[in-house]
Amino acid sequence: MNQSKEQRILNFVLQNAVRGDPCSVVDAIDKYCSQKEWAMNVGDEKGKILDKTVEEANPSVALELGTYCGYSAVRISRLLKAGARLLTVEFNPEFAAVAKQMIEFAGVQDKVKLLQGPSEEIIPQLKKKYEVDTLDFVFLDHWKDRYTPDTKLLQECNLLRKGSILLADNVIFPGAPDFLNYVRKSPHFQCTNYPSHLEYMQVEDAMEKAVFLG
Ligand SMILES: C[C@H](C[C@H]1O[C@@H](n2cnc3c(N)ncnc32)[C@H](O)[C@@H]1O)NC(=O)c1cc(-c2ccc(F)cc2)cc(O)c1O
Ligand SMILES: [Mg+2]
Repeated sequence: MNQSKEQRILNFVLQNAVRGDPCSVVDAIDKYCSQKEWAMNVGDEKGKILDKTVEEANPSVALELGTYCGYSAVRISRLLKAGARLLTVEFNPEFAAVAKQMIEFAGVQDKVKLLQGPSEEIIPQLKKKYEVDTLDFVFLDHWKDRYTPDTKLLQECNLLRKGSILLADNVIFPGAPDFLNYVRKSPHFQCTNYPSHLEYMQVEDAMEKAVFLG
């Protein structure tokens, strides 16, 4: 049975990155996906916006929706302070299996908990099953039409606190128009747009930061 693209990306990392070095894993994925096969990682240009937002949030507890191969899970967790943790949610079992190996190779498995399943099922479990009080940072990078319902779900589950930072990928391409509409119109969010480009392409994209005001 021939390999999937995600398995080819993982193999390239295993052969070209340094075990236990998250930066080398991020660089290897970017090298493969810009030179060999495009893939839907957030990439280095938008990754720099992600880095700055994570540093601003300096989260104790972070959530990622849409792990894919683990590129942004490794990118985020490399910036976390001692004792901080990232919960990342992926519902495709093949992608989750690749991400698990990517996270372990990068040496960030003690900071990252990969939860396999759909976000709409997992979010309501975060408090009781995963001992979360509130989330300091949320990276939305899953199905673009789930951004709005899941943001509402995070609010309903009392998982956001005054100052919680949401960052959404792809608000221009593939696009998340209803999410932009929702957070920009809501009195509970202070929004900032960061124009950028689609990973590994010259297509316009952007990220949206939405700070919860309580
Ligand atoms: C949605 C994917 C990312 C992952 O999210 C998981 N997922 C989904 N829904 C859920 C859930 N409800 N719960 C948990 N996980 C969940 C999935 O299985 C993928 O692994 N991301 C994208 O589709 C994506 C697509 C593009 C893109 C750009 C130009 C094109 F021509 C084509 C595609 C760019 C990007 O930057 C993306 O991020
Ligand atoms: Mg994305």
